[in-house]
Amino acid sequence: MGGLRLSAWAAAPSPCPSSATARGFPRSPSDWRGLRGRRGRSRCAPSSPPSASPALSLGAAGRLRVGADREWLWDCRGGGLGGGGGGKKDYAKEMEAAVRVVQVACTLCQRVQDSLLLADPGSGSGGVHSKLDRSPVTVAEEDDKTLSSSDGTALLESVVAAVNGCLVEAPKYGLRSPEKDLGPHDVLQAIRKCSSTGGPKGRFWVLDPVDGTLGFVRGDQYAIALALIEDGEVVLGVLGCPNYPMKKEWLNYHQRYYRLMSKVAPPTSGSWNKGCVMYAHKGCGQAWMQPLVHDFGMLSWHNSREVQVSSVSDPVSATFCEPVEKANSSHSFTAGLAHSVGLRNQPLRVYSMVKYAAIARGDAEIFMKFARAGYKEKIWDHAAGVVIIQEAGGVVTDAGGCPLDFSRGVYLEGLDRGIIACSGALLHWRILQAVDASWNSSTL
Ligand SMILES: Nc1ncnc2c1ncn2[C@@H]1O[C@H](COP(=O)(O)OS(=O)(=O)O)[C@@H](OP(=O)(O)O)[C@H]1O
Ligand SMILES: [Mg+2]
Repeated sequence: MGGLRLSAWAAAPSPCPSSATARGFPRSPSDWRGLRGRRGRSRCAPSSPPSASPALSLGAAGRLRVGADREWLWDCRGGGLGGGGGGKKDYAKEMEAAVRVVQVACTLCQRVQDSLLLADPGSGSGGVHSKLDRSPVTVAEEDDKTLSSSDGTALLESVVAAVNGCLVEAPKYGLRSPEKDLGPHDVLQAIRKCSSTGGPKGRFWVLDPVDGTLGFVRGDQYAIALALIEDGEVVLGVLGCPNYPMKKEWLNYHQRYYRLMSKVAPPTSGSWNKGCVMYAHKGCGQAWMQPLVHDFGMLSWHNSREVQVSSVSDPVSATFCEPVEKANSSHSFTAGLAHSVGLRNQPLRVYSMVKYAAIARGDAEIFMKFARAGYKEKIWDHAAGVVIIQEAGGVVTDAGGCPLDFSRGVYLEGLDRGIIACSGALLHWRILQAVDASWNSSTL
């Protein structure tokens, strides 16, 4: 569902060099040879295929440092441990806060999801309200209009209780709890602060509190996506994927089966059983993942490990992800593309930005989304995922090969046809070619 945007604060220029460009991937339109595509589109994609070599990681550029005075420092200044910063910004504070906060949000959402399923175990959609656009809205992401209406009093009370229930456990995540419980007014005020409308200048956080709402209400996959945008560029992304299993094969099992299994053998503290938080900072050349903090655990940076995109470049062995709902992306068009490119595996259909996480973690190679004409993609549905895939070694563009433009408000304005994220440049190039070859005969 819709993303709440946290209020803007002072603008700061983005200082780090583009690691994606260093790998030979396009980062800005000027990195590409400008070409004119069919139907007069501006093209960003190169006309000849890139080399088949797997995506490179910038290796030593980013580090996790464990110190006595401070448990964790995100150091991504190109010089390794504590190496010359040269005035470059490392986003250590922002990253640390964002990961901790997303961990708390994951706990809150998991509790709400559990209670939704308990309330209506059959359909997995108890406690769900519907909005005019017929998309589901849940207690986990109510807006302030609904909550402050006279009909919303009981709902507001349950939201406040859920929020306080998590905040009291803040120390578990390395955060301070408020001195006293928040009241309804405090919660509404916090929601109302989310008033930024984005744009090309300044600095703001963009949040999708529950991405993949359908998956959420069905007890399946969903994500909590938080990104920091500076002067129109995504500089930091954190993706919480509370139901994302550590083994990719498990994604194919229905979530209910997984829930049953978890009851038989509950995950142990710090285990890599289910649920993870991924994060990356632009220009770092590395992306990271840590397990979800479960009820009995504590957040520990020692559990973080680096993730990288898959090195598979042969379409025969590659897997592509796409939305579950046909209404959100044309399954028939992607099936045609898959056939023409030589993809043989069944598509991985999974709700939410977990698709981005799957590419970043090397569980799949391609993500394609082709929404129906007229649908405008929103920045909060992509920002965090894009930076994480890029820093894990992948490439994300629209179907014309241009980078997604996060500088034009809440929508990805100017998006050419669809979104293509790939683990490597060669697969990406092949998909772009296939889109061009079949677009005019498609019904999209
Ligand atoms: N009609 C239509 N076309 C294209 N895209 C749409 C459409 N409707 C919604 N959305 C947006 O898609 C987000 C869900 O995308 P997913 O990739 O998770 O799709 S799916 O649920 O797996 O089918 C979903 O995000 P959430 O609302 O956060 O779930 C929407 O922002
Ligand atoms: Mg969303």
